[in-house]
Amino acid sequence: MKVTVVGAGAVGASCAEYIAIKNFASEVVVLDIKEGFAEGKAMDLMQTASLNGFDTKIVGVTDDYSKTAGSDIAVITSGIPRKPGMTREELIGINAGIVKTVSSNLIKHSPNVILIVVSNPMDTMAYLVHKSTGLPKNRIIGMGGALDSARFKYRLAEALEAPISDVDGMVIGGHSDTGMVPLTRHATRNSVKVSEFLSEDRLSQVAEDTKVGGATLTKLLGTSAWYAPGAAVSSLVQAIACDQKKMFPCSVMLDGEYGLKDICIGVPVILGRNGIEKIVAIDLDDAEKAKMQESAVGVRATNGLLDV
Ligand SMILES: NC(=O)c1ccc[n+]([C@@H]2O[C@H](COP(=O)([O-])OP(=O)(O)OC[C@H]3O[C@@H](n4cnc5c(N)ncnc54)[C@H](O)[C@@H]3O)[C@@H](O)[C@H]2O)c1
Ligand SMILES: O=C(O)C[C@H](O)C(=O)O
Repeated sequence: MKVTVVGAGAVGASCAEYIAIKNFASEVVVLDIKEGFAEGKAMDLMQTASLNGFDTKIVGVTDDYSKTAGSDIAVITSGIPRKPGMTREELIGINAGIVKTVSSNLIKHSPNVILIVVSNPMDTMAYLVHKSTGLPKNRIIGMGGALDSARFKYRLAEALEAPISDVDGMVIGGHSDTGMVPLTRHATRNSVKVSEFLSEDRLSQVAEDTKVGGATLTKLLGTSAWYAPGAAVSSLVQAIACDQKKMFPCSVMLDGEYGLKDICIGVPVILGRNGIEKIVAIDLDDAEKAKMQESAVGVRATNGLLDV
């Protein structure tokens, strides 16, 4: 199993590290445009192999796509991150061109690759990859919901004063400060609805803290987060590589599901060796449906800025 990670920055390196530590891939190629940067990150990571006990070979390259040839899965993290006070949508001007070029280069050398899009604004970048490459929709996956759901579980556990392993929950909708839809009504602690333990106000606070999870970290760090994003991407890569048939919310092209068409937005999917193996329909109430539609309006507005 060969995996390419484009972008050796904070998220790309974290993602390569988690993939290697989980030890399911034979090779991870890390590619960056900055001379020597990916080579340096790969060498540093390889020097953790004997300490962390993995056999995955990590190779760094400067803009040489021939080294990515035959990749089964490729992750696109290339592009600029936001700074405090910015929205993800403000990154579109620079990141759209980068994501378009990178995806085309990847496909030239790995025609059967499954692409995982991470660069922001992620739902719109996934949409751009669909429009510019024409790859079948099972092979283009936007990563956002897996991270947002991990943050939701963190906030739920905090509110419940419970271990995170007791908690389950999911965030669907757009990966934006206002567009996320944390499914508080469906969240559970050991199969018991969290509304049995938390007041409506506390649950609303959990949902709001989840939605601004990325902005909160950006304010603290001066740039956006990388550990949880890298871990979330590595979980999607593992689900595909190991044909796990696991369910994650991912940004995928919809064709009528959830009442939406011609848009990439976060919905639950089953991930396996073919990429997106199924879009899962869940029973949303009227309020949840309305939030999902509102979220789609926001994603469409950003898509409208693309030149496709
Ligand atoms: N979807 C998500 O959940 C999520 C989570 C975290 C970050 N992100 C996004 O991921 C992106 C990367 O974030 P980061 O913190 O790693 O940024 P970073 O600046 O640390 O790394 C980005 C890397 O991309 C490289 N790059 C730029 N243009 C390139 C090109 N054409 N080809 C190859 N490499 C190129 C840069 O040299 C840099 O090393 C940002 O857009 C950020 O907003 C998304
Ligand atoms: O917040 C960001 O800009 C980066 C990423 O989308 C995140 O949620 O951490």
